[in-house]
Amino acid sequence: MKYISTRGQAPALNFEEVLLAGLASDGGLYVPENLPTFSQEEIASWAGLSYAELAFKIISPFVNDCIDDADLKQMIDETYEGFNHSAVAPLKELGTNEWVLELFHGPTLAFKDFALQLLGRLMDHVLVKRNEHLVIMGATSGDTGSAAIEGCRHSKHVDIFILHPHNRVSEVQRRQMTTILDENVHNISLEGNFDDCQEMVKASFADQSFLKGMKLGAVNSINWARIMAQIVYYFSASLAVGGPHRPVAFSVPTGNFGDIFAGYLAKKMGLPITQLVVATNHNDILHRAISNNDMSKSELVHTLSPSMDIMVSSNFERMLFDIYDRDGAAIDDLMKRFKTESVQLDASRWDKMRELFDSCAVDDETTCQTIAAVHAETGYLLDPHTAIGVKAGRECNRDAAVPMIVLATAHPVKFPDAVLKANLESPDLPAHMQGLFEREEKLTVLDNDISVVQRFIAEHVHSES
Ligand SMILES: Cc1ncc(COP(=O)(O)O)c(C=O)c1O
Ligand SMILES: N[C@@H](CCOP(=O)(O)O)C(=O)O
Repeated sequence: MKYISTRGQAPALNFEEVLLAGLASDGGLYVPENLPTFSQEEIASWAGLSYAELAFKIISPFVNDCIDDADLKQMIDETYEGFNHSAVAPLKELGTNEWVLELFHGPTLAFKDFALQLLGRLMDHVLVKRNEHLVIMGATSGDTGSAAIEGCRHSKHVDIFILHPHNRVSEVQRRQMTTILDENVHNISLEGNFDDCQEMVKASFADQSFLKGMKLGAVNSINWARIMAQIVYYFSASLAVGGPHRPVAFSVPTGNFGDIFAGYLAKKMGLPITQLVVATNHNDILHRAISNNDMSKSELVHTLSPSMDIMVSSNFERMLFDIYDRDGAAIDDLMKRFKTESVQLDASRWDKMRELFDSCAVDDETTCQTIAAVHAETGYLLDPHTAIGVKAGRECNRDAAVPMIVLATAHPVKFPDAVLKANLESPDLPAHMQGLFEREEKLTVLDNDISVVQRFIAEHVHSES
């Protein structure tokens, strides 16, 4: 399997190279040159497989020219054995034909664990084989950071530097990152917002000279392997409600557009999906782009769903690449203009986008109302991101005969502020997180200045293999 860049200039790479490269050298994102597709019969034959068995079926075509089946199987098995629910991604019925897909049973209680527990293992496997060391730089609005740290902390072959926006992640999220004291784990609290963190990471890929010859790697969803692993749960959810013979719809709380892009790929790979709903918070550029062809940045606002406080969504570029018939030059031009100005898609491209996605923006007040209403109706406690998905799923002209599956992207215990504002009690931390608020923290607050951050990284890389 070859991977090509959305900007058309970087060399095509194989899976192993893409895994370590992160962002393409032309600033683009890697995507598979050709997607594997599965027939309805083949998908139907997977009913009854365990989550790990299903993951192997879906992931192996993407990696099998680089990673042995037996090694891949072992890494996948170990990954999902670490989840604390036997179904790994269980479905809960909220109402008639309305489901939540619980993606928070991994070690850090958010959907990021699905990919990052595997990514850590894949990276380690490849780095050991090559006897290489990687300096990982990641940006987080709260959840990627802890999941990436958890996935990489035991690797002797990586140093990991995670940038989060100062005072803009929840206390639980911050402590999940900063109480990990391993020597190769570094938390930077940046005096800026998530977009600043993400822009710094991308700029560091473009010029890696600050690392004096060491290689930079990515844990964000700019790394193709993240998207690949997230495709699996769309298949598992569909199979659990009678797919592929029964089509389904998904509502996806969206920020960096990685999760919903994985759903779009699942559909292209053969899964019958009738509707994909992009659910945003007040930071609604994706909703405006889809509903009104308005890709204009506005001020990034801190909300009760902080993980979705994102204005520049990395994976939208992967989507645009398809919408523009994989014309790398057109995407290069569009993305360069988007850096400094508002852009609009050509009318026919926008039509295509609207055929593929519905969208809805949900503000903080409605988020809390939804948490309270669903709790009153069903006794089920939503986290604020999932509440946005539920509300959007209900508002988006759905076909009531088609199951609407809302991705429950995080556990409510991570976001007590929103739960309390919905006049409900925050649940207790799970056993493995008991004592979180008393643990020692290690973090460094840095100015929103790339040279300051890069100097910090260069000074703190602790080892080379
Ligand atoms: C809890 C939660 N929900 C939703 C999202 C949005 O997902 P994506 O960035 O893949 O669109 C994130 C962050 O990525 C998140 O942490
Ligand atoms: N919401 C994310 C932001 C980063 O997204 P990613 O999927 O590209 O890693 C977070 O919680 O950090």
